[in-house]
Amino acid sequence: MAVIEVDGLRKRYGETLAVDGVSFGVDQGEIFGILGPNGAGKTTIVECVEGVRRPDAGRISVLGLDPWRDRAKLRRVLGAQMQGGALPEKLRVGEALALYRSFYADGADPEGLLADLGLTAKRDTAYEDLSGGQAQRLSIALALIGRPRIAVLDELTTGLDPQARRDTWELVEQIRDTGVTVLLVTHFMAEAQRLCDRVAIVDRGRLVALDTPGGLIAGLDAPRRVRFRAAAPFDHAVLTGLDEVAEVGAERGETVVTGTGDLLHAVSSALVRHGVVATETRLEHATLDDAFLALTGRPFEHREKE
Ligand SMILES: Nc1ncnc2c1ncn2[C@@H]1O[C@H](COP(=O)(O)OP(=O)(O)OP(=O)(O)O)[C@@H](O)[C@H]1O
Repeated sequence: MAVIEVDGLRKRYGETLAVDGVSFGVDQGEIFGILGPNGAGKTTIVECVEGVRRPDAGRISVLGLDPWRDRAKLRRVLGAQMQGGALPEKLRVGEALALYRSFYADGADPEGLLADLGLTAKRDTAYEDLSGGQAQRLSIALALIGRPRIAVLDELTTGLDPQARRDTWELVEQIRDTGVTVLLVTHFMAEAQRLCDRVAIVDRGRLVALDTPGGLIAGLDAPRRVRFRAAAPFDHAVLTGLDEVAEVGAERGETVVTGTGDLLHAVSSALVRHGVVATETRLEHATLDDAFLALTGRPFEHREKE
C-alpha cells in the first residue's frame, strides 16, 4: 500500500526549474531512497512532501493528506529530521527531547529513545558539545519523538566517519523494523545500495529511474571489469587478443581489463597459459555509480556543502 504518492510534482525558484514533473509512490514499511547529485532537486521534493514548500503543480498525498493544505495534521504522522545546526547551542540533549515531546499529545518516551539511540550518557550535554555522530543521532531522535508513521531523513550521514555511518545505517534499519516508513535523501551511492528497498534516481529535476538497487544494476548493459596485480610487466597482447576483452589499462599499479562475457575466466586462463603470475585477481561488480553513468551519460559527482 502506498503511503506517499507524488504525481507530476513541479517546483520552480525564479529561473530555476528545481523539480520538473516527478512522480513516484512509497510503500508502507519500506526504506525509499531519493538519490541524486548536487542541485538535482532532492531536498525540494521532500520539502514538498513534508508540507514546508508549496508545489507549483502536481499532486501529493501522504497517508491521504495534502501536505501543504493539511500541514497541521501531517505533523502528527510525519517526522522530519531537522538540518544540522538548527538547535540552540546551549540546549541540552534531554531538554531538546522534552521540548519536542511537548508538541505531541501521544509522543514517544524520551528515555526510551535516548537509550535506543545510544544517547543516555549525553542527556545533560549541550548541543554544541556533541560529536557529529551524536548530533546526527539526536536529530533522528527528534524526528521520531512524535511516534511518526513516516520518517524523512535528509543527508543523514553527511560528515560522519565510516563507523558512525555504518552505525547510523543500522539504526535506520531498526526504525524500519518498528514499522515506520523511511524516506531517505542521499547522495551516497553506497548508502542507497546498502539501505534502500527502492531508489528513485533524480537528476536535474527529473526522475531518471526507479527500482530496487539490485534491479537498477541488473538492468545495466555495462561492461565488466577484471582487476589484478601482475608480478612482472607482461605483453598486453595476451589479453587484447581475446574475444571477451575490449580494453586493457593500468590504475594504481593494477591491470584493469574491460570487456564482456565470462571475462574473469577468459583473463585468468590466458594469464596462466602465458605464464603471467597475477595476484588479487577479481571481477568488479557494477554499482549504482555505473547505473547513474548509464542513465545520464555523466559520472555521478557530489560536493559536500561547507
Ligand atoms: N530557496 C531556493 N531559492 C532558489 N533556488 C533554490 C532554492 N532552493 C533550491 N534551489 C535551487 O533548486 C535546485 C534544486 O535544489 P535542491 O536543494 O532541491 O537540490 P538537492 O538535490 O537537494 O541538492 P543538494 O544535494 O546539493 O542539497 C538547485 O539548482 C538549487 O540551487
